[in-house]
Amino acid sequence: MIPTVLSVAGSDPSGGAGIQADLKTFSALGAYGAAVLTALTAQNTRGVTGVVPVSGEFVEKQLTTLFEDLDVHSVKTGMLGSPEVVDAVVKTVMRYRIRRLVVDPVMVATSGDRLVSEETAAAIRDRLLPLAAVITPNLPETAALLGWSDIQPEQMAEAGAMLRDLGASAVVVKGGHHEGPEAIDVLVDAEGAHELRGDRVPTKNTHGTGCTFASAIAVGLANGKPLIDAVADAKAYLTEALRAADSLHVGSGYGPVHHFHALWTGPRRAN
Ligand SMILES: Nc1ncnc2c1ncn2[C@@H]1O[C@H](COP(=O)(O)OP(=O)(O)O)[C@@H](O)[C@H]1O
Ligand SMILES: Cc1ncc(COP(=O)(O)OP(=O)(O)O)c(N)n1
Repeated sequence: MIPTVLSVAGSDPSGGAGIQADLKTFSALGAYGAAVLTALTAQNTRGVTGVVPVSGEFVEKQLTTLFEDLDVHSVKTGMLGSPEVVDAVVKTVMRYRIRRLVVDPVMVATSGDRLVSEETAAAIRDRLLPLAAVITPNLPETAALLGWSDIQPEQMAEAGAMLRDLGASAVVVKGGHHEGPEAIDVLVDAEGAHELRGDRVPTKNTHGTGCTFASAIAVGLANGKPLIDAVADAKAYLTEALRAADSLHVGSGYGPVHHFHALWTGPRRAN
């Protein structure tokens, strides 16, 4: 059966992150993608120049209308534009008893531009994280959620366990912002910490890696995979999308990954 996966996220008109990246990922991995928009951004591969949030009331209307009709097999959240939008998502998750919920606690873009306010980040931490099957913070998001100044590689498991204590069933602390020949993420679940290692691809085209990773995990969960397999498969998919990223020529900043790399027959970057 083809599963239906819902993204609740913001729009990135450059097509590399946000709703656009999520729908590409769902499609590339064989799921049917549905989308509820929480915010419009004006952004390109160089930065974000504006954000217009959708009202909490209208996000709730989109969600309710959708859930009254579609069978949704997993949900991924990305940029949530205001505390009211977070509350609309929380209400829906509880009302429709959504279990396969992947929360990417988006705060800042690769360009360094802030995407959500401190109040929104606090609402995500306090009200949405406890409902998640898994949350996928990057290093700055992990530090912000814990009130730490930064996260060293040897602190990732401890940080993940502390985030899990906030109520999420599992946490993937993503190590994309560290350096070294490998990109190492740490999954912390009820059994403990698991290191997930992959080649670090030498490209500056990393726009949307977080959105793509969380969306691929949501597809894995919708297909009934155990979380650890969904995360490992998402990482493998993303690594290939990064390897093919330089074959796209989109913008002059941090370009997007190649979501449809499996359909691409050109030369591959050697690592
Ligand atoms: N250059 C890279 N090569 C391989 N994997 C990467 C690279 N950059 C990031 N990743 C992986 O992409 C995923 C997203 O990581 P990260 O960049 O930390 O998140 P975000 O995009 O939210 O800042 C993680 O699985 C991370 O290990
Ligand atoms: C609309 C929108 N949502 C999320 C992001 C951030 O994307 P993410 O994949 O977490 O990180 P980078 O692309 O910034 O690496 C975004 N830019 N826009």
